Amino acid sequence: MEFLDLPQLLSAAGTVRLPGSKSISNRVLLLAALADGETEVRDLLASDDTERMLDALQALGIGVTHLGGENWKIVGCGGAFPVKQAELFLGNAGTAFRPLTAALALAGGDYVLKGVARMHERPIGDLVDGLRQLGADVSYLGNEGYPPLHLKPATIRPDGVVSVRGDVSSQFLTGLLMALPLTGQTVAVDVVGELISKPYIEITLATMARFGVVVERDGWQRFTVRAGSRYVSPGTVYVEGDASSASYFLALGAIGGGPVRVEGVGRDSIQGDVKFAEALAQMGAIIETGPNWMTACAPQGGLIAVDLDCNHIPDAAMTLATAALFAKGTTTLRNIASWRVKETDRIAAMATELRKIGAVVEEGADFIKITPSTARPAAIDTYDDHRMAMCFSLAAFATPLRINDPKCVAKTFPDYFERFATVTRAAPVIAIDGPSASGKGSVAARVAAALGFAYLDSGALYRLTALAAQRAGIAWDDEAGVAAIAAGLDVVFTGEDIRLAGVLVGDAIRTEDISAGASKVAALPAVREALLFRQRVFNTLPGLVGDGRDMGSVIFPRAVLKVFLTATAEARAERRYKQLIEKGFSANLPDLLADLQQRDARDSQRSVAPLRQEADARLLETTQLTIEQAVKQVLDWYSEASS
Ligand SMILES: O=C(O)C1=C[C@@H](OP(=O)(O)O)[C@@H](O)[C@H](O)C1
Ligand SMILES: C=C(OP(=O)(O)O)C(=O)O
Repeated sequence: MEFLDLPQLLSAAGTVRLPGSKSISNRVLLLAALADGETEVRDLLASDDTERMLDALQALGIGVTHLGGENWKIVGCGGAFPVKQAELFLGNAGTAFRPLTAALALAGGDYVLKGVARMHERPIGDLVDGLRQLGADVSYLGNEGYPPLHLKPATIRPDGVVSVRGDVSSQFLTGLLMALPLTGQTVAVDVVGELISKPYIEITLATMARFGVVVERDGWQRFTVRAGSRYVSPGTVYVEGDASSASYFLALGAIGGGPVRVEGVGRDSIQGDVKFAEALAQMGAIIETGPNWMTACAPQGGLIAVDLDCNHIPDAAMTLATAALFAKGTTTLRNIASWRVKETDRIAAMATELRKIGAVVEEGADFIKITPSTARPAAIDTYDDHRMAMCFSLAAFATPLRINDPKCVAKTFPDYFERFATVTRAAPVIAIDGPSASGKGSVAARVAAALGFAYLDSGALYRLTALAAQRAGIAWDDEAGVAAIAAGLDVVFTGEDIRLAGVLVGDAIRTEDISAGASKVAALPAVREALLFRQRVFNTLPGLVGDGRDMGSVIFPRAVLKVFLTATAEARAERRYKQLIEKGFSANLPDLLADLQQRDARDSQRSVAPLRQEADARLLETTQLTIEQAVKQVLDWYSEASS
């Protein structure tokens, strides 16, 4: 599985131009397709969900032209889709599936609508019940009440009033309302049960109005579409930035200092999720808004927990769940039962993953309560849910972590993590590599002490793996066996002390035997892979000095400073010789030199993580330098690199 490892974050600031709103994009596309005339759609969201809608419209015979960038031309069909028989795949896009079901059920064709497996677990029965009241012929191809669906031509006989349940998803009402002009009659829709996610209905009404259809309404109870209502292209339509996508960046500013500014959505937005900014303000964040921008900064004393009804912001509320990790007290998000029927069961997923990083979580049928605690690194599963991936990126302010399957963000925000990287700063890493006996370990440890940073001796991890394998009776060339040992290595570093399975290791990892074993196991790709995350979780605040092979190339490619520290083989042999003699061991200089030369050759030639100076590493030649001089040079380079 693909993953993305995030270091612990230090701060967030900057500006993000948001991608287009998913909710507006897919509504505009459908209404442009149903309208009379051509519509130019500007700033359309480019993501999986909009691609599903564009593909579907094309399959239905609608003229769809990409004008370049985020701009598209849609040639409306005046209410009659040219293609009367089609099988459509709508992925996991609720904003494509529900509205297309309604429009196609009234369109007089024969259509099969399918999605991904999860879409087939997301309810649609309330919408189908509403459509059947109009005479639509809709049947379930799988489970009753769920996609896939078969829609057949039928005599549509609107008899004035249709009722639809609104307490599972507002998209059912949205779908019905958008489709009603196709009946040509006056139809009123009565909402049964408490309508959830109300602001999305406002988006629907505003978008329909933009295309010339004004819905009469009686509060949230009854909506009426008059006979003769027809969609007419307004010419050009601009799509606002996505307010739900804005939530991640505003939260970053509120946690990581800020200011973080989002552009494309603000006070004048028609999206309900702009109210997320108010929720963040209740947590203490400093929020400013303009007509089409918002900024967030962290409050002096830190965020505070809130107890909120989040029914009006079901998507952005997920962002509050991970922001809660940084708030003093217990945050309660209420009235969010709809989370359970979205991309995944979001209440369960959120609770499971928050617990992995140490939070105390209580969940109920329609609420979640989060109390932060000391965070610990974890690999976060994302359940093919874009919002899980984006929400948990915030948790990196608490701990380094791994996001599994990060590309699931493509549903609504394909380049989310690239944008995330532009507004966040991670805890710094100084990566030091170099040949054996170059003194890089001593230099690295002293640099770490001087800066108050943590120190990671990656070589020690390989030695510990070799030792643990030996103790478990696993041969060093048994790649799978040793990798399993590496993955489960129970190791704790405390300053100079290393504990393996709770027991102090001492010099047990410094013997010649274990050195040879470390060299062997370190050449096994599966072992290196297993130790990758183990090493990356050392990337915490205030910073890290990492010493060892491929520190700068593989483990910490974004290190602020990379140093290749070396000395001639003769100088290194002499240093090693002196060390041994000082410790009272006997040693032979020519043998030490020959050993080192052999080791260099082996390390340089191996295929996995060979010894070499990376292009972006600075060369520190220490043959003529004292250790103090070498340390000073690294510190000077670091202050240069971090200024
Ligand atoms: O109509 C819309 O554009 C949406 C409505 C909401 O769904 P529910 O009404 O099912 O809560 C929201 O979660 C979804 O992402 C988009
Ligand atoms: C619930 C969501 O999507 P959908 O439009 O598929 O319902 C979402 O984007 O969070």
